Amino acid sequence: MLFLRCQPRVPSASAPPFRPRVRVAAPLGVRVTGGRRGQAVVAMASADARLAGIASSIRVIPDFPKPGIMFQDITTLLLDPKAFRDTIDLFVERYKDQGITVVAGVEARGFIFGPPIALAIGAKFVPLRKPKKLPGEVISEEYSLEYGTDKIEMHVGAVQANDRALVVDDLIATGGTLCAAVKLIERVGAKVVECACVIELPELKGRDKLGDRPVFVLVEADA
Ligand SMILES: O=P(O)(O)OC[C@H]1O[C@H](OP(=O)(O)OP(=O)(O)O)[C@H](O)[C@@H]1O
Ligand SMILES: Nc1ncnc2[nH]cnc12
Repeated sequence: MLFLRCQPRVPSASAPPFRPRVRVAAPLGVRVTGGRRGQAVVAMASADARLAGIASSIRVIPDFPKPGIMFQDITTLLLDPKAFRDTIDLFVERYKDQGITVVAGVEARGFIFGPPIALAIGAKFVPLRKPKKLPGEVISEEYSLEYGTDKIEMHVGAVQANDRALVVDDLIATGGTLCAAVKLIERVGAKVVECACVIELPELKGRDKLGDRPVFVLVEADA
């Protein structure tokens, strides 16, 4: 079998020296094992050529926002119009025929990827915001993070019981944020069809928190 081993390039001249360790996730649930730690290992037959460009456009900043965190910086992906478009297109291709009526984006970085997906698939967009930002009546969920605790809120009435939801964020780490987002949507009786992220940190086992709700990611990175 052929394998693609992806050693991403440094995305911009202004990037600080670091060893980027973002790799392409095996798409559509096909995961191929056997690679050395930190290397991309994806069966060529199942890999979309766009994923390598997306992976290499993400900058990794060590020790941000605190020592020990390898911060996955998607702002460099946004500087690369092809990588940004490919990211949106891959999600749209997956979700356009799934009867999704609402895309819920998690503040802040879910607000970047969620709205273009919602527009392209003809769904409404609902922002899930940090506390005290939404002016109307809200429901809230608390959660813990890789580096702290937080809370997200959703406007009452924004999601209806008969909605089919896609939850979008840039990254799943411990899964606390996505889990809180899913709980908000399920509390009003709607169905969460899937959670979609650009990046997963598999070592942090965020999927475990989400039980049997499916999570779709484009690339994986070391925590
Ligand atoms: O899986 P988890 O451990 O919950 O972590 C993932 C969350 O952490 C980051 O957001 P952050 O809380 O840093 O907020 P920000 O997007 O406003 O910077 C990221 O954008 C996800 O929302
Ligand atoms: N390592 C990480 N990089 C970027 N965002 C994050 N959110 C939680 N962990 C993160």
